[in-house]
Amino acid sequence: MEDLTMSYGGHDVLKGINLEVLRGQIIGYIGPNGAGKSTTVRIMLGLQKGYGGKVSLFGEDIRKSGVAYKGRIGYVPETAEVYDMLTAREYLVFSGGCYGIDEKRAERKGRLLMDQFGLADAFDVRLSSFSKGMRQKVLIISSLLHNPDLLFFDEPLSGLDANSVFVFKEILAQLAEQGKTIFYSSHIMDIVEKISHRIVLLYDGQIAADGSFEELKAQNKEGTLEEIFNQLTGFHQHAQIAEDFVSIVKEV
Ligand SMILES: Nc1ncnc2c1ncn2[C@@H]1O[C@H](COP(=O)(O)OP(=O)(O)OP(=O)(O)O)[C@@H](O)[C@H]1O
Repeated sequence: MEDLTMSYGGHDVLKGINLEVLRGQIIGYIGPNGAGKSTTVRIMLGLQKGYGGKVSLFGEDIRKSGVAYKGRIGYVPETAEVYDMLTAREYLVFSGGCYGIDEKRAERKGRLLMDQFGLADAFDVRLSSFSKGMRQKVLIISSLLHNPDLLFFDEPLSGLDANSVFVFKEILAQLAEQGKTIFYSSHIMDIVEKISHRIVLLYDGQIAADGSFEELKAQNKEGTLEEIFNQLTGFHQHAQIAEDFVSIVKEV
């Protein structure tokens, strides 16, 4: 990204983002609510027009590269609409088809991946009866069916149980080892701290920090990523806010 800017109705959301990302990195992409994380991701996915500056993916300016580059991207959005009336099999065949995977292959791969997540029995069950975590697993599988090179995960662990989180963290590490680049957006700081090779903190439309956890720790002299986040975003009022909040709750 070179000097990336974006405004919504005169409100400057991105104020000049410069970021170069190499293959095989897990980028913990963090920032307060409204900092512009989803906006930058939507721009990279080609879903958001009207931005300034330049975004190049796989070495090409996305304004000039047509739509083919999207076939190399996998995406798990924070909130996804799934077609509830479809079974997992039908949904995965459909989403695989969007990436040019033929039905048999999408079905086979989908079934094998569902099995790895302990969902073999639910393959022919409608998504409407899936729990939150089961849906999330289907979304993760759907983002990976076409073996993409670049992945955007927005709160991907939402609803996953502790064992599944364990498995997924290992999957991320192995995907990165194979040279895939992963943008991992989350507000769960201890996971970002553990899995990221590099942490990029977006604050007030700009990059406020960029480095490995060890580098950020050395620069900020704080122990955890949560504390570094609080410090870099100038937030120290948590105890006072909690006290005020609870005292209002007590009022009848
Ligand atoms: N379509 C839109 N129209 C107007 N304003 C928008 C639009 N999309 C985003 N914004 C504004 O842009 C800012 C950045 O939003 P964005 O969703 O990128 O933040 P975020 O960092 O992903 O936040 P969160 O952590 O809450 O998901 C917010 O102030 C938001 O209100």
